[in-house]
Amino acid sequence: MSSPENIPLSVRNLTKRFRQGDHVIDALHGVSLDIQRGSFVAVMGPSGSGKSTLMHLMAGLTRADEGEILVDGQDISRLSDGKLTHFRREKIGLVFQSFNLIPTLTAEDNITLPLFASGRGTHVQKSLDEILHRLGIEARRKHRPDALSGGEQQRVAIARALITDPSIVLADEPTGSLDSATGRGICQILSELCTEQQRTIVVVTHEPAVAIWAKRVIVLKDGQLIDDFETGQFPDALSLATHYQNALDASEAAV
Ligand SMILES: Nc1ncnc2c1ncn2[C@@H]1O[C@H](COP(=O)(O)OP(=O)(O)OP(=O)(O)O)[C@@H](O)[C@H]1O
Repeated sequence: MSSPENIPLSVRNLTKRFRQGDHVIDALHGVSLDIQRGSFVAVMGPSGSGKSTLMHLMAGLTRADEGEILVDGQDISRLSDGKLTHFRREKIGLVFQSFNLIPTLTAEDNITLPLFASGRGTHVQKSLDEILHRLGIEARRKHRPDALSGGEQQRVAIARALITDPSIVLADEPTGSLDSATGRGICQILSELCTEQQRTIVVVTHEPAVAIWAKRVIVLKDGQLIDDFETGQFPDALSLATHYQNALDASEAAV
């Protein structure tokens, strides 16, 4: 049954256009989807297909031209800028390819920053210690980002995303700057956030080796949703990649 309890994230007929001079780009065109609570969803698609645009809209970082974005049943596209910022701090954890850590702050100060930004800076120690332990970076807590490996920096970024205890984590190419073994470690963490903590995870990725960790894959092409499939049917990333490529080819042939 579809309700905010089991569908924390839902988009309806989402359209986003960008203007470049006289030229209008349809970055997303009429995209609709429901994402189940506690699921791990990968968004795939060729470069320029609208993946990051979808993620930014779901995070409330940009506004749609048309359509609705329902987070726990609330249409965030109708919120004022102030309420949208508050909503994002409460509900969403964001992880980016380039980590986006503040270079002058230690790992733990980077992680706790969102709590201070949202006025919840007191009594952080317990949740900070738990998250540092969960992500295996306790020994690195006093280090600045330039003294951390790429994988450690991304763990710090995930810890920062989790410190406000968001029910939804959105990650844009979280392994894109990492080698494949380190990237697997990050995928494992994201996967466990679903299975152990029932968080809802949406990951934008080009890589079948990342998408295979998800339960479900959504494929975008030219701003439209062209495929939506479960990964359980695939024994490995190669067979998922083949299915994905076939979906792209079929949509090409249909044009
Ligand atoms: N701020 C912007 N101004 C103008 N055009 C934009 C802007 N952001 C995105 N676009 C365009 O919208 C389309 C979708 O971009 P988007 O970044 O969502 O794609 P993507 O699938 O995430 O691509 P990639 O995999 O290369 O990151 C592209 O044609 C892109 O050039």
